[in-house]
Amino acid sequence: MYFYVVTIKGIAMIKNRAKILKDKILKMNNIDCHESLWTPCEDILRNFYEKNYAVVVLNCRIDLNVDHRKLLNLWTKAKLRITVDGGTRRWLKWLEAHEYETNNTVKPPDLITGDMDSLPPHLLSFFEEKGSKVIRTPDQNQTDFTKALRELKTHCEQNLIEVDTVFVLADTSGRFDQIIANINTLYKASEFLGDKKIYQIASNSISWLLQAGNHRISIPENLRRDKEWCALIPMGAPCIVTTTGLKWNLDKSTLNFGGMVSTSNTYSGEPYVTVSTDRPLLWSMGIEAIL
Ligand SMILES: Cc1ncc(C[n+]2csc(CCOP(=O)(O)OP(=O)(O)O)c2C)c(N)n1
Ligand SMILES: O=c1ccn([C@@H]2O[C@H](COP(=O)(O)O)[C@@H](O)[C@H]2O)c(=O)[nH]1
Repeated sequence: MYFYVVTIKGIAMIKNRAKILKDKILKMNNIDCHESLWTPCEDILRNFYEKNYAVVVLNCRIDLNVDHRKLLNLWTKAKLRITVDGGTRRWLKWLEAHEYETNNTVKPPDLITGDMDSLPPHLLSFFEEKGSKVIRTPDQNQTDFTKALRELKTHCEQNLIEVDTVFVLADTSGRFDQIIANINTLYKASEFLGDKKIYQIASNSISWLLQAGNHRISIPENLRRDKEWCALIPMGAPCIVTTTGLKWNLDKSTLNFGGMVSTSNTYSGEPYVTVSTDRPLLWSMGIEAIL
């Protein structure tokens, strides 16, 4: 036990030293240390190899416009795989549609969470027999997605799994209440997931929440043209926003519903978009050209 505690302390110290060194190097190169860097398109293009990430499958259409091997790779390389209630059946159907064997070849979900009102019991037993851990989350004051992210945190802590990014398969078609609730989950999750990056991947777009502060979003070359779309959506409250790298930049401008919401924006051709915001702000971008 003593050895275990000392080891954990040692790892924390090394991490802290590495962070101080990284901040020093960034400062020397005139890069803002307090800027969050977002590179999800590179993650997709590099087949998700370089990240400590979890994948979460919600109960919506899995209709990603991507080579099915890439999506399977996202699943296989994850440090943690979670299917949420009816998302379990969606995942199974997707595997069957692409002729993947659930017997030996494809890993089962590590966790199946939810109130289990949309998952037939025989499918739950099917995966339980393959080793999936079932966590029932009956609370009807939070969505199954929010509860799944809480379980993700607990599971990672209990099993010493390092995850800094969460890719969520969350299509933006179908039930409007769920589309909005899923965005609300992004707002809530920062309370308990801290600075883990949570990306919602839909069939042809990717969206995430920019917290108050400064952000740098990497734009791959084949998206840097003005027929691609991106958006800054002040879902929670009005935001005062400054940007660079967009065709329609903002300069301490207020975005709010009933006023200006930056949709159908596009890029100016630079490799990064920078965003400064005083409040959490949803960023969304089309990714069809890189899939
Ligand atoms: C003010 C208020 N409105 C609505 C609800 C109902 N409600 C909110 S989250 C939730 C659970 C939703 O479960 P989930 O599996 O995420 O979605 P489902 O597909 O079952 O609708 C429920 C019932 C509530 N508890 N409080
Ligand atoms: O139309 C939908 C339905 C559901 N979701 C998301 O999936 C989870 C689980 O849903 P269940 O219906 O309980 O299986 C839910 O919390 C939503 O996040 C969705 O996005 N769209």
